[in-house]
Amino acid sequence: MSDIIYTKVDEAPELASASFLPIIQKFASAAGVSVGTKDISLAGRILATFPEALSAEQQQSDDLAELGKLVKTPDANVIKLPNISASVPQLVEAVKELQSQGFALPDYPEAPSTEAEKAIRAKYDTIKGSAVNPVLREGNSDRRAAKAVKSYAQSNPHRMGAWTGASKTRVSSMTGGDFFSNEKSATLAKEATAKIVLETATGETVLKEGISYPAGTVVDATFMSAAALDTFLAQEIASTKEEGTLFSLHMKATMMKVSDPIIFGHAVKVFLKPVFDIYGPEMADLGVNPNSGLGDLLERVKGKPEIMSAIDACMNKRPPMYMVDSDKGITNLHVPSDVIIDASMPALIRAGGKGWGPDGKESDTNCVIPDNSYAPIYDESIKFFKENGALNPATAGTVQNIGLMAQKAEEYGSHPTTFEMPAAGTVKMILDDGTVLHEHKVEEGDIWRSASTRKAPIEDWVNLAISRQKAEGIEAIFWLDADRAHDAELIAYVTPILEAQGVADKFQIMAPREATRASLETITKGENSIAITGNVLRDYLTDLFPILELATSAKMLSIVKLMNGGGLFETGAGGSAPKHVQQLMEENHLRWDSLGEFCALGESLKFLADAKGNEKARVLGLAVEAATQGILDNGNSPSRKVGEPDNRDSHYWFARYWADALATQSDDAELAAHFVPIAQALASGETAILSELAGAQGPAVDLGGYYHGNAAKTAAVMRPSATLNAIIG
Ligand SMILES: NC(=O)C1=CN([C@@H]2O[C@H](COP(=O)(O)OP(=O)(O)OC[C@H]3O[C@@H](n4cnc5c(N)ncnc54)[C@H](OP(=O)(O)O)[C@@H]3O)[C@@H](O)[C@H]2O)C=CC1
Ligand SMILES: O=C(O)CCC(=O)C(=O)O
Ligand SMILES: [Mg+2]
Repeated sequence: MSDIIYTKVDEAPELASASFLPIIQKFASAAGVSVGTKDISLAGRILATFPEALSAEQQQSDDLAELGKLVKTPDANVIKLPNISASVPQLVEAVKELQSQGFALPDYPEAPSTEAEKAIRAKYDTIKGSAVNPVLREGNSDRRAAKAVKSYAQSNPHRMGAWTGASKTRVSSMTGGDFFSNEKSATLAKEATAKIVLETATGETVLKEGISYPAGTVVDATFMSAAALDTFLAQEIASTKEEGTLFSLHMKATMMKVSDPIIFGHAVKVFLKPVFDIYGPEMADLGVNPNSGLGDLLERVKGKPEIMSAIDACMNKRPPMYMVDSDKGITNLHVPSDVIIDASMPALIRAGGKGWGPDGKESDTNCVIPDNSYAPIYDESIKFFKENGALNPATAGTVQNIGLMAQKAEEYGSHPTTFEMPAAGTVKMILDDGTVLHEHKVEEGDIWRSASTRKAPIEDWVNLAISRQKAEGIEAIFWLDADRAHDAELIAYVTPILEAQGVADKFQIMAPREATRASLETITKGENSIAITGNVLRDYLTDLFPILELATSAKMLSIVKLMNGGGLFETGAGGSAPKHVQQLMEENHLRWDSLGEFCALGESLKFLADAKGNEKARVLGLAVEAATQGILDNGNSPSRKVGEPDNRDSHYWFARYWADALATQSDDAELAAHFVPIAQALASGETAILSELAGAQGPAVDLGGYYHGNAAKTAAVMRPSATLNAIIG
């Protein structure tokens, strides 16, 4: 096993790795540190899942399973880049691409009927959605901007859209019948095994059994009423029209891979209700599944002029939709994975509450977030900025995050226990001693789910918060709502730990809405705050605050202290930036910023030094910090436009500053001597390297695939400087 594992992923970060990883490996080898890779890309995971369909040479090891084991050991030191959490349309596209490359994979069965098809579908379902992070995240998260990154953002403030009190932008959420209002929660006094059953007029169906929980687990159950959801969506479509704003739906169909695609499908059906009323059965025969989005629907009905004109007529009566790409006519409802709430809401808020309409113009927007559990944070942010104007990144303080995520905590681990109700009845969660832990009366189509949070992760999270607060000495708020069933159970854990450690006076506990306002007031004054949150708010806040403070969450440092002693270093908090790939393919410019990778690399090397007593790794790690500072001080981050320096230029500069720092440090003479000639070669090659990199930009490039690119073609595109390659080798 290598000392450090660097993950092979998808899209923009994977392209960046083609340029950056050879530099890391070259530099690390000088200190005897090996950096290996493990493939967690969507294509890699598909290939690893169907060995029986592939030839011996085509077969691929199950790297995710191996990593899943590694992160439970003290030896883990993993640098994790963002990977695709695939929606069904993305999964289908990736399978088609692999098939076209000669991999005889089975088609994704949209409507499996035979046992064989059901088995294939079950295998594909394991790959769907957020299937990587929950496996690797065997610890809680500490996400923040490194001090150098934050001060750079303050002295080089990014553009912010203006907010005025006249903005018609708002958040709309259900006022009842949602997950928030139906939630029940209990903490198990002893370990238990549970089953989930649905009792109907005709009998009992077991939805799931053999779910085992250790003592102290917080177990929640809740449901969203399909009827209430449809009524709410219809009302919001109508009021958006009246208000003259854009209709937008924000959810997390990737990470909430079972519940949210269903909610998304309801939005598609309600938006096109007149069409579904008449042509529903015919569209079903054509294989239309509203959960896959409008894009898939239009593709399937394009040969049916009658349906197409009914769709046009309906759309003309509807409010304009918030667009993903107005030039290409891609709406919010086209693909469930195009609009992902953690990134989409902050971008809209940063822009002054504006979204892009079908006319290619910016407009105020109704942000529909059906469930009311976490929507208040966006609602309150919008209210705050309407009252106070946009945040000023030059003077704003920062909000750090300590997130409870270990062992599939809370909603993000709820997929195996989420069900769309096949019939009306009563859902019961029954323990092995016969206790009915939770029960709900449901109607057909309601979305019922249970989530759980284990004791050890909760305690680890509270302790992580205590040590972070101690290190920073700043405001620290547990974002927990005493009036919400689940949060009340967590508070019952938090308060005694704080009291036992004598630090209760250093922490506040506030409901998300109040915590949002308090934190915005704090950073507006230029002060800092630590948000200590559950898993969903961890995800939301670590895009929201960075996007407002730093323009992007890519620059975040994301440390996961694994509960069994290892380290997982996630880069940034953002995603895999598909539109960056498109730009690279069209004009050979990659605007991906690797600052997240730089920060993670420094932490990983320092962790290696501490864990293994490897002092050379410490020297490398400290030099990484100097190099990162050099990138910021000298403005070497990538630009957005073709012809300007891009990701590859920033890697050259990073290598240069890294080599300089190593050549001039005095902690390790051997390393210094090794890097003197490398530093000299990088300096004397500057003109040639920069002109070779610049010369590559402009024309379209061929990567040999989107999901499963050709390694040699990608390397040729991402490493166009012969002078640099000769130094790096
Ligand atoms: N940890 C993980 O594995 C994560 C994975 N994802 C996955 O990523 C995919 C895309 O998600 P999406 O929500 O669109 O989010 P992205 O973060 O990929 O995209 C949002 C925008 O953020 C900006 N951005 C993000 N990262 C960088 C970077 N390193 N450098 C510069 N700009 C950056 C870009 O905006 P612009 O260019 O306009 O400035 C980008 O278009 C999905 O498949 C999703 O599931 C998402 C989040 C985390
Ligand atoms: O796993 C995913 O799909 C996304 C993860 C994410 O957005 C985050 O952790 O911030
Ligand atoms: Mg996120």
